[in-house]
Amino acid sequence: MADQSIPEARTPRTPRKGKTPLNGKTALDGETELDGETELDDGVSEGSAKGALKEGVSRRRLLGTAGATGLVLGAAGGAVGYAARPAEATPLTSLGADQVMFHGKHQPGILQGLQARGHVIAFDLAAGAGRKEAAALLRRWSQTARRLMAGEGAQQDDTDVARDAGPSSLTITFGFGYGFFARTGLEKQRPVALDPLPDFSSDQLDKARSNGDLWVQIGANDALVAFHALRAIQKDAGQAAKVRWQMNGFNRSPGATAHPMTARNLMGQMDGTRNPKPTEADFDERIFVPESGSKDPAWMANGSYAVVRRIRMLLDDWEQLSVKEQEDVIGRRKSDGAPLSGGTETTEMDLEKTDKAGNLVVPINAHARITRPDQNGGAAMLRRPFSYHDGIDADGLPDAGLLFICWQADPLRGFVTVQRKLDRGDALSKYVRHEASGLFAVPGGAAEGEYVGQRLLEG
Ligand SMILES: C=CC1=C(C)c2cc3[nH]c(cc4nc(cc5[nH]c(cc1n2)c(C)c5CCC(=O)O)C(CCC(=O)O)=C4C)c(C)c3C=C
Ligand SMILES: [Fe+2]
Repeated sequence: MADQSIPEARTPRTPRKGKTPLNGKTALDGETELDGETELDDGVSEGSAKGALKEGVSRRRLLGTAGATGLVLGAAGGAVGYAARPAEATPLTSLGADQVMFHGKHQPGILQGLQARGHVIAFDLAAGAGRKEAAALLRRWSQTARRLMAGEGAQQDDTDVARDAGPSSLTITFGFGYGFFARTGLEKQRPVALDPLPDFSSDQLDKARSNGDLWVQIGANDALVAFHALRAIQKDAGQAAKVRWQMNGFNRSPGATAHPMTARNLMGQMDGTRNPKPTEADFDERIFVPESGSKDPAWMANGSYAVVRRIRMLLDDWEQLSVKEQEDVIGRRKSDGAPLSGGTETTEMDLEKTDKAGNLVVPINAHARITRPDQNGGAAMLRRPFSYHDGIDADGLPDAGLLFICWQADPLRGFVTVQRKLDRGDALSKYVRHEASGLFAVPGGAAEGEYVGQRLLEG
């Protein structure tokens, strides 16, 4: 099992939703501190099991049998009272209770485990909107993100879509695209790393669904909570920015399997096994812009660059392959993600191993072989994707695939290096099509009282 998550989520005592008056205010929106943020429970949540543990339901009972039957989950829910007594001020005991902090060194939505539901949306600044309007927008968006991530309603005109739900690990992440800087007169602050990605021979990109001045990534473990956030972010944009494109994605729901495990994509593979781990010594330098000593502008300290690719999977073709052929394309076993050279999912892949006939057991063009950092001058990225399914196209084929989102300190050293290699001969490329692309500078997290991007917009 490869653990993909960093437990930053915490569990508030009670859900706060809708238009209930605030007990206090915060510096960001001109009100004082919320009681919920200062009265958080001490423990760090590990997902839906945490609340149940607090109520006396054992982890073994919840996790050990959850995959086998919804009945047991229902019984657990009844036992802890959440489902049975929603009207009382009973603590949330499911994944709804998990909360990710808005303020921090890095923006939320990079280090957290995969969420069940995701939306990505790109905006272009409206004609006539410049730095002042952009600053006001980022201030509004940050305030909304902070409130919604705490399980509160939007400041104004809340839609009630997420009423009754807890924060559900909602994260909202903001980034700037190449065009933003000219529109706001901030060209001198544009990072070199934001220079447009090179063309790749396999690209079939739709320009209308690529790039954008501003980018927002929303993730949550509840579909209504995620949609609620998407609507609020869109409404906050007001006259300042108009939507350029928007995409929706999903992952397996936490608790759907008997124990936490690496997610599967729509090709059925375990995807994410070899992601860099925060415990690794070089993790930070690979994923985040350092506070000093890099060529990036100062406002990008503790930030990261997101590459977003809508990669369609040609599933009808893929599903024609035998499992053995599918495994040769990736270089890993489909059932458990173990390398074809043997062992378990986490065993190091032996690139030199041959079979009795002298053939490499991990084929020379296998995706997991050629994407390895040691085959690409150390290039690494943190992959944090969503699957997508946008219905059936006119030919009767599923319009489905991967909203591939990867994070790195330097996209030239990360994504571009690896994608160039894939372009030259990845066994997987016959079965995928890159249809849209974006590159965004995602600044570090906002400190208490700050909004995201303030150091750029007011620096
Ligand atoms: C340019 C970067 C990458 C693209 C684009 C990409 C697309 C893509 N990948 C899969 C499925 C798997 N990828 C796996 C590993 C893997 N992929 C990349 C990069 C890109 N993938 C990297 C850097 C790695 C890890 C390499 C390593 O460190 O060893 C795997 C194996 C399991 C795993 O480690 O995650 C699978 C499976 C799909 C389906 C896809 C496009 C749709
Ligand atoms: Fe990959």
